[in-house]
Amino acid sequence: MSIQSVGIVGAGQMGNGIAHVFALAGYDVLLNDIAQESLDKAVATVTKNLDRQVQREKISEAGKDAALARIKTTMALPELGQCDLIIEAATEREAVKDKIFEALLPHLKPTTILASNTSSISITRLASKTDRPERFMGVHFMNPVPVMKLVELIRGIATDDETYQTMLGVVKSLNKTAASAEDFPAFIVNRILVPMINEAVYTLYEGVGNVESIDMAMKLGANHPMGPLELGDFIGLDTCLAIMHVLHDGLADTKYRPCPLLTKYVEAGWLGRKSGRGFYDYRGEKPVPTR
Ligand SMILES: CC(=O)CC(=O)SCCNC(=O)CCNC(=O)[C@H](O)C(C)(C)COP(=O)(O)OP(=O)(O)OC[C@H]1O[C@@H](n2cnc3c(N)ncnc32)[C@H](O)[C@@H]1OP(=O)(O)O
Ligand SMILES: NC(=O)C1=CN([C@@H]2O[C@H](COP(=O)(O)OP(=O)(O)OC[C@H]3O[C@@H](n4cnc5c(N)ncnc54)[C@H](OP(=O)(O)O)[C@@H]3O)[C@@H](O)[C@H]2O)C=CC1
Repeated sequence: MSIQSVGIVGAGQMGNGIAHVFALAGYDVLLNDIAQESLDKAVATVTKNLDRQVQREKISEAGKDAALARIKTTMALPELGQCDLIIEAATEREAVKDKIFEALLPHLKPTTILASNTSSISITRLASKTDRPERFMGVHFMNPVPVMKLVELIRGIATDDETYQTMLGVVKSLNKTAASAEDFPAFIVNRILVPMINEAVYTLYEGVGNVESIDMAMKLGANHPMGPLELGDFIGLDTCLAIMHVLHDGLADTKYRPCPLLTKYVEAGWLGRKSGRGFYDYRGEKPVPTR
């Protein structure tokens, strides 16, 4: 099936990055959010990141302008109904995602493919509540989307081959590489990565190291581009905690128990970079550890 128009629900860190790469690859993008402020912020972020690509001579000024012209925004979810593909990239809460799909269903073309950018939630379960489980998939981009090469593709139990092949083609058209993952909690990347971040929080909680020493240890000792606590802040601590809950509930193994300190940070609203404070405080000139 040919895809030309893409609707994206949720204009946060992931939604803006997904809009960016689709627009740059020539797709028409319609970006939706519940807050006009989030839509405006997303367009400003895409503009800034496209400018950065122009400065580094990755794209031309004309390419940037054409990409920006392809991105439209709307707070009216039904307007996405005419898109060939809809990617849900809203907050990592199953009830939020269910409501979005429920509201979209009456407005969709019969051929529209539904996808979720969820980091961890069962694709089979999300799909089962729609009218098209065969045309529903997990399409999991990595953060920051314009930079990261990988997209995980997750088939639910009912996803048909045509949908999977279409999405493989879409990923290729974005100049990214697909990894297929089976539909089990948190798939491949987050099954491995987020327990590591959670373990780093335990390392902090138990006083084995402080924020700086833990991050420095993993950057210089394991060649990670970011320390695990810095990466948790970058992903969003609410998202990390939600993923740990999905792993803990879905695999029923205590090795996935979320660290109480991670829970405390989320309860405080210290969600990382996006809220201005997490394991680091980002409100000043440079990040300052909060422990
Ligand atoms: C939670 C989930 O469900 C799944 C996930 O996504 S898990 C998170 C996965 N992501 C990671 O692990 C990211 C780890 N961090 C990194 O790889 C790096 O720190 C980073 C790429 C984010 C930044 O790299 P850096 O070297 O510190 O910064 P910087 O030199 O500014 O950027 C490197 C390149 O990325 C580009 N870049 C960085 N952020 C960008 C953005 N948001 N948009 C566009 N380009 C961007 C820069 O322009 C630069 O490009 P060039 O190589 O052409 O010069
Ligand atoms: N952060 C990451 O590194 C990665 C995240 N993901 C996944 O991508 C998804 C989005 O994450 P991320 O972008 O980080 O989260 P953010 O918190 O940055 O963005 C979520 C956005 O969704 C909006 N939203 C909430 N409810 C609705 C709704 N009903 N309709 C439309 N928009 C809504 C939020 O609005 P408001 O702020 O007003 O609530 C917010 O703008 C999650 O499923 C996450 O697990 C996947 C890969 C990596």
